[in-house]
Amino acid sequence: MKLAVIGTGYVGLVTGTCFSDLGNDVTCIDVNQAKVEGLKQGIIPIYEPGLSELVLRNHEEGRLSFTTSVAEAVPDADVVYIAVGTPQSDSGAADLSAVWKVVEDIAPHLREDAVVVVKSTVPVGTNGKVFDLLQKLTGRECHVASNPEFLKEGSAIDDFMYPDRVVCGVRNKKSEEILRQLHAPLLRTAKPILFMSPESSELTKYAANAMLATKISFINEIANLSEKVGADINDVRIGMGHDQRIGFQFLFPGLGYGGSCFPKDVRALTSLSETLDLEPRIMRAVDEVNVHQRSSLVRKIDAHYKGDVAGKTFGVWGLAFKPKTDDIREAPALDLLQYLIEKGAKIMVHDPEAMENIRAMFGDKINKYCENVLEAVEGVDCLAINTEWNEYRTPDFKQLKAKMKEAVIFDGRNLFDLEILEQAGFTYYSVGRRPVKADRS
Ligand SMILES: NC(=O)c1ccc[n+]([C@@H]2O[C@H](COP(=O)([O-])OP(=O)(O)OC[C@H]3O[C@@H](n4cnc5c(N)ncnc54)[C@H](O)[C@@H]3O)[C@@H](O)[C@H]2O)c1
Ligand SMILES: O=c1ccn([C@@H]2O[C@H](COP(=O)(O)OP(=O)(O)O[C@H]3O[C@H](CO)[C@@H](O)[C@H](O)[C@H]3O)[C@@H](O)[C@H]2O)c(=O)[nH]1
Repeated sequence: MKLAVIGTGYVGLVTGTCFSDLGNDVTCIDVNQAKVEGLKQGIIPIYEPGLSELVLRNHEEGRLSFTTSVAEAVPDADVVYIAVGTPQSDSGAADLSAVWKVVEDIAPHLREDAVVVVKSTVPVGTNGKVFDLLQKLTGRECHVASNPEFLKEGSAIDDFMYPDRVVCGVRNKKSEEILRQLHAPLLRTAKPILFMSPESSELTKYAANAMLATKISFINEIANLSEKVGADINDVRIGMGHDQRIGFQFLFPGLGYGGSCFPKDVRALTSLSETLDLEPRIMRAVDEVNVHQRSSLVRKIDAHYKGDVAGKTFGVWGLAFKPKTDDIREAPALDLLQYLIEKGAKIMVHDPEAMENIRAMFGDKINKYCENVLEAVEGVDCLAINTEWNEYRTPDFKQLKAKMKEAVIFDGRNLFDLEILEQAGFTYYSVGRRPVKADRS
């Protein structure tokens, strides 16, 4: 099939690339000229494991191309995917301005039998509005479907290629057939493609994210309780997870959920419910717990230093909102860096992929951007950990202690064993577990 995929961000680029890898002829379109020029030359604008190789191969083999011009790609397309951003607006609702812009741009170029598929995460009812707007602009009933995306950054290619399920919201057989055909190669392992109304499909996406966010806020609340009552959240988590009705996934306590999806999607769902005169009590609580949790590392640092961190040097490991991505949108590290900068601390940071994004935001307010992990702890008063990259998990604690001025670690991801840190002579604060206090600190 011929596909036009509009928006070449984390979702659009992965979607376009994976569909091209499955043998389709795909053109990816973006308004960002620099991004498109880069992609044409094989420069991938984001870090996502496996993506670069896949883009280059499919581009070289002629199945994947890039343009800024809707007029170039849409007239030939059997399917037009909309994968532009839908960020949070000031009111908390999703900002759909990019979606409306795309609909206006594509309307004059759409083939009569083309199927327009909304992949962006959009509030319930948006698909119907896209259908109405296209009808107004083209003077005919267009094929408009919903096909929300469930990929996670850091494992986006695998999530796309081996989905747990594909959800499609359709209003006619034509859209159903096209989407079934397009996804057939992804569903050979008997994973389902589910057809439903566009409204149900749109709500499925928000409900799934909200459920996952709820699990995270729940475990963070229990973690905070664990700290107060002398329990260990790791034991509690494992004890709970063995109950098959509960399971282990998305029950890791930490610094609250970040990224470009959960925070905005929980708020968009809250906002949608409020506009319909409902009381989204669970969603409000999930958000409130998360906002509180995001400052948990800062509160521990503040308590340890009694509010006085001015002039102290902090090593910071992990800046991305999660491992295996360069994405810093809503990353808990941003809150920590902001606090340290305001308080006049010195900061040395390390992240395998996200340092350039942090440099663009903080510049020389950060004292040193370190190329390797140990450089970031040279002579520091303490180490703070925001992201659970694998390379942080098994340091040589003797070497670490020798490099640090003071052996103090604030760990937002529970990377280390309490007994090992105790024996190594560290003061160690983690999440939902007892603090370890070294004798001399
Ligand atoms: N990032 C994820 O992990 C993820 C996963 C599932 C769903 N989603 C949803 O998918 C959508 C896209 O998310 P993302 O993370 O890829 O966003 P992104 O910000 O990384 O990318 C959006 C892209 O759209 C482009 N764009 C904006 N307006 C345009 C226009 N009028 N024409 C052409 N291009 C335009 C931007 O230049 C940008 O490159 C959002 O609705 C998001 O909620 C994201
Ligand atoms: O047990 C856990 C799992 C995750 N997180 C945090 O939750 C956030 C989101 O993580 P994750 O879900 O792995 O990454 P995303 O790329 O944001 O993916 C989510 O958001 C996407 C956008 O809608 C959806 O497509 C995915 O299904 C959904 O998992 C991150 O800050 C994680 O640190 C935890 O704190 N504890």
